[in-house]
Amino acid sequence: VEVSSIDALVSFFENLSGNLSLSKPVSGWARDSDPCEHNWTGIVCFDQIPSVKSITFESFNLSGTFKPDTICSDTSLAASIVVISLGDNNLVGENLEALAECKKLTHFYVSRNRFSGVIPESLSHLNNLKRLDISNNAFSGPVSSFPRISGLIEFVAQNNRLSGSIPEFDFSNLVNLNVSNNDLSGPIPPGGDLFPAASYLGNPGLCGNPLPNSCETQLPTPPSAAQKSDDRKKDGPNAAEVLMYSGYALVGFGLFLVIVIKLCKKKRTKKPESLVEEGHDTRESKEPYDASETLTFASNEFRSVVMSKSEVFAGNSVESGPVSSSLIVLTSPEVNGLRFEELLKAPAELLGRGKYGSVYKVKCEEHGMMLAVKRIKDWSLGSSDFKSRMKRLNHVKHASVLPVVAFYCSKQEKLLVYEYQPNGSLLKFLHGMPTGQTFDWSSRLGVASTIAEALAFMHDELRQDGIPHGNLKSSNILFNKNMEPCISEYGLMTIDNSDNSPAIDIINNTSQLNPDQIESAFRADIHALGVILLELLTGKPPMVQNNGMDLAKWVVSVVKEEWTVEVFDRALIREGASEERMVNLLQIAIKCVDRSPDSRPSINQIALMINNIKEEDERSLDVSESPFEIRN
Ligand SMILES: Nc1ncnc2c1ncn2[C@@H]1O[C@H](COP(=O)(O)OP(=O)(O)OP(=O)(O)O)[C@@H](O)[C@H]1O
Repeated sequence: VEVSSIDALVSFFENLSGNLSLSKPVSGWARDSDPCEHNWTGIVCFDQIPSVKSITFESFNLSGTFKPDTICSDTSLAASIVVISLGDNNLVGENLEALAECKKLTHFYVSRNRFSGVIPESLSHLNNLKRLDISNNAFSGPVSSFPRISGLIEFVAQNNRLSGSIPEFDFSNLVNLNVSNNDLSGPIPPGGDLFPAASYLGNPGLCGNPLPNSCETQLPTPPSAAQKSDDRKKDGPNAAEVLMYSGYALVGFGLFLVIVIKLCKKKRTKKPESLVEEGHDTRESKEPYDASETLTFASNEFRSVVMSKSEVFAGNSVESGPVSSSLIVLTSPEVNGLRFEELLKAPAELLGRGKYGSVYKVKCEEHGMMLAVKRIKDWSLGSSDFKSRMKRLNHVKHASVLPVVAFYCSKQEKLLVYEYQPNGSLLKFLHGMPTGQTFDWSSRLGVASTIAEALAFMHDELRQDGIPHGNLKSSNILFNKNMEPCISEYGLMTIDNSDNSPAIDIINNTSQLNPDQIESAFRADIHALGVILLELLTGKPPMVQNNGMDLAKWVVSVVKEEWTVEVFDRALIREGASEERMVNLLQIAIKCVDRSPDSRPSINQIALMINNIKEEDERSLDVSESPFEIRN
């Protein structure tokens, strides 16, 4: 990087940092070092050329002044910087119009700072700008001419003091718009109703679709107050008022419904939770109940009901046949001899409810073990099919696939017992990390490679039996006590219809499936793996994004040139993860989520490709395989 650019960057940071102490350590940012060679904190450079691509300081407690002229008047920085991301600090801005010189800028994020004043008109000359987030500041004045920027896809400006009307954005191009809680007024321009009311709420002067207040009540020159009340007395409410009041009535009714539903739910949760179906729980529903989620299962009556109606097995082998009062204990020597009564008596805590049942954390004092018990509802697989599936799964072991250690099966109940995994799921890791902690690239790549390898093994072993995972997703990837990822619930659930293929209920219909259907069930696992890879790369949850697409559809819709700035998790960019390898992994993920199941690669090809990327990454970093790292 040129000396003049280094000088410019250092002055920029001096202005930015202010007097308060920073909340995170910062290295580099000295005139005798190079931002690209010496990995300055917050700087990411291009892979091929030594020039600065992005400057990111989020939540650093920066309390100085953002002066874009210091960097944007340097020609080489102005020609290279694409991302400036300074959210969640205490910054004020000065000479913001100079930002227009950073012509390559695609992302500008300064939310949650103390910026004030009018947004300079010159910023609308940033022709490459894609995403702008100036929310939670004190910007005032008009929204400027941002709509002129044809490629703008995100305009997030809520919680400021912006006034005037909303300009005519090309709404069909926007993926995200939020101007709520400002002082904007007038009608929402045509096409603005593509966004929900929440994007506009909190601007008393705004009217029109999707807000409940129609513009007819506001647009005509308002008559004097006296005249208005006279008119009203004479004519009763006009059409616009009727519309407005019915809008209010609807909103009121909706709120009423929500409250009623919540109250009902509350009542229901006050009923005791238990691992047995309602009809078989012999406890009186009037019984007082501790509303905490810690539950003690079952009275003697309950046990006798379940026991009398069920087949209960014991021993290390399913073949050993029924023995009273124990579960079928399959694998773990630690839980050998675990008895059903023990499970029922142990205190349990609800971990969560999924689509197919609830999972409880159960503490078995006698065995000194923490277990996770999944109670499955609506599973119509007959007992003998269920047992033979368990038996088959019990013979296929992989270190990264969590085994069922015991199970219980009656007509009414199916319980699956796992060892409790103390470190949560990948879903939680990716989408529920406390701010400031990052899940670094090599760990993500490690997770991808471990899961792909384990899935390849399971598919190979269980293809003949027609047993795919069936419900692979990030909440079913759990971290064990060594922070190693493992696949949970292999082969137990119905196939999730995530790739829009005709729903196949593997569990209920295995025997009736033809080979093509079985093959497409395995291909659905590949789709699911692709979604997990996308979650790892984007840091985004798999559900519908705010543009109405799910994660896979959204990523596929982004053109390759935009991957770096649009798709990849900003934490990875910030960390300086290799763009080339992220692109390679993304290409694999995109193949996995191909709409046509036949075009998806085989699991063995995928495992190999991911492993190659991982090896390359390890070579380049010269880091020996470390299990996992969370950095503050
Ligand atoms: N063995 C385990 N150890 C620790 N936590 C677990 C274990 N098994 C499941 N969980 C956690 O319990 C919660 C509920 O799990 P569950 O499988 O019911 O939900 P889900 O995966 O969202 O839905 P489903 O699998 O029914 O589609 C999840 O947060 C999951 O990560």
